[in-house]
Amino acid sequence: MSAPYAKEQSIAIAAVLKASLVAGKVQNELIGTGGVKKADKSPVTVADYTCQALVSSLIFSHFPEDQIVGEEDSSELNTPENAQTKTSIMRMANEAMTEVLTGDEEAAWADVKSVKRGEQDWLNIIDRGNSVGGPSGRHWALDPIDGTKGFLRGGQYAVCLGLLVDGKVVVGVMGCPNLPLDPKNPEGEKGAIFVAVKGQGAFQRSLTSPELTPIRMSSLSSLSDASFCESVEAGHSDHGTNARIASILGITKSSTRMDSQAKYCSIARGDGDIYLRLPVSETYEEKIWDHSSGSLLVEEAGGIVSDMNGKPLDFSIGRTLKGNKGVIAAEKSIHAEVIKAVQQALQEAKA
Ligand SMILES: Nc1ncnc2c1ncn2[C@@H]1O[C@H](COP(=O)(O)O)[C@@H](OP(=O)(O)O)[C@H]1O
Ligand SMILES: [Mg+2]
Repeated sequence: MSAPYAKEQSIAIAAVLKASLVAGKVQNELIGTGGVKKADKSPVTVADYTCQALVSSLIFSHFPEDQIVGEEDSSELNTPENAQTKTSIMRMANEAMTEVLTGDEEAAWADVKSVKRGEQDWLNIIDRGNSVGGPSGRHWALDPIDGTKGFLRGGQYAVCLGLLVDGKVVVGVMGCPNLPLDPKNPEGEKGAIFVAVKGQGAFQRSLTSPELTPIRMSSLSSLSDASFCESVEAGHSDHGTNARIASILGITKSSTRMDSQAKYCSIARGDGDIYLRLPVSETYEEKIWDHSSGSLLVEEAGGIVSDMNGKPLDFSIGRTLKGNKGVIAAEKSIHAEVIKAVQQALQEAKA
């Protein structure tokens, strides 16, 4: 008998792998490592929509009854100024259908590849990501390009896919085409896929080989030795409060700033220890596609993920985490102490 969610895991990997290769190609060809020089966001738009179309097409082909809570919808593509973008999306998606993966991954795509799709077909698939989510049933939370700003800078971004069953994350797969496979060799092979299934551990693999390697958060002998990561964007995470929390904990190392859920991947394999995401805006609601796969990965690698008050993230309310504020992820044995420091920093800020 196969392990629970074995089919979901392998289809999610095949989907994320294909999308990661397409995203990597768009970034290399249209952006390069130096980032975009002008305010032209079209490369990320093309990658975002193409990846949502590709991942959704594979999920619906294998699990036609499931729903997708996807970040994108095609409404803004239907304007005359976006005609070119729409054509590029179709071209990229059709081109991706001609590219061949290996073994099980290629087999997973066989049915999708056998259907010829025009522009409107791809747009319709994108729009099937419009589920409102909720507490019951099977929902895939999809962020086709998480860290769009990182993508445009030529930096970190991630293709993120999580399966929620009755509001709980049970499978999480993320593709990080720019993350070094081996953190000890930052100039070595780039591109990793991170995989977690509830109760079955956390793993990573390369973009080229199906072999899964177990990963684990690092265990610290002293909290002051910890390193923490946070968003690059000061508008997404309160860098000032994060720094105060670090200082309360006696942490002297400066933060690692990184775009996207690559932060969860990074701490899950021990590159860092704590992920701090203190809200900047009072009203912002974190999106479920920004945290579902990453939070499961960290939990399966030995961590706890909660909001800034220590409350578990609630993925059952809809498209957002409206029952939570902020996100704090840390290894199990230090998480409570981190939350204590977060509360102290928040009290000080209020005083
Ligand atoms: N005011 C805000 N506060 C927190 N997160 C925000 C935000 N505005 C946008 N975001 C989210 O932050 C994500 C990027 O995360 P990070 O800052 O860790 O790189 C964005 O994902 P996208 O890039 O997919 O839009 C977006 O969903
Ligand atoms: Mg995102």
